[in-house]
Amino acid sequence: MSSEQLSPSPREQLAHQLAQTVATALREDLSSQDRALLIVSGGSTPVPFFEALSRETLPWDRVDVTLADERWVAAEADDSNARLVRKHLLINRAEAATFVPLTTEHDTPEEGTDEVAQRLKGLSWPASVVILGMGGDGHTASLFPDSRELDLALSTDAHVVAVRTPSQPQARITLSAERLHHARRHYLHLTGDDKRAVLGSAMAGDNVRELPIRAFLSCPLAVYWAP
Ligand SMILES: O=C1O[C@H](COP(=O)(O)O)[C@@H](O)[C@H](O)[C@H]1O
Repeated sequence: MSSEQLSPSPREQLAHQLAQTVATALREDLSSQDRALLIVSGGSTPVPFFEALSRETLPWDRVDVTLADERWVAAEADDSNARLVRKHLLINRAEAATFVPLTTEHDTPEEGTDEVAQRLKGLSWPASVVILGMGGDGHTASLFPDSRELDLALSTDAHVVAVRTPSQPQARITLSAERLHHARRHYLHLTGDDKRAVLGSAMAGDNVRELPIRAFLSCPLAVYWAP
């Protein structure tokens, strides 16, 4: 049997369903506004979603795409979320979208936050869609339980926060919780029994510092999960 004849895996089906939902949302918003803002997450989970979304028909030339968070690395580095987006989302029909990166030429995210914030201020808020991911430690965007700036990122009205996190090798920049909330629709895209268990723990408690995903559980947040 050729690979084309195999039925899609649950993760592929999930990615397609999420892509159709996001495309419908963007089309809806673009019927009444000039530009729409899509905020995506990095990591490994979104790759099939990005590729499915890139094939959707919509006026991509009126869509701005940015990230929930980024590692402070060169745009071409293997662990750059921008590289991931360029490789897997800004292709096919979505090649016409405008990408707004979260890094600058500065050496550190602390030096770059003002420039990034200025870029973000020029976008069409509220965002049409925010797609969050979640790590096994309950982090989302770069809001990690051990981030030194977690309290700041959860409370500030700044657009972005530079984040230093002992458990992570790179410095990062993250949209603040306030900015991530400033959207019409929120989706949480996650896979695997381990992450489902973490989400279950998050829903059973209320200490945001322990599991930062808790800051978004009442957005409302639509959960897209597959085994
Ligand atoms: O570090 C990150 O991890 C999370 C989840 O990544 P995954 O590889 O488990 O899918 C992601 O949501 C976040 O944007 C990213 O910077």
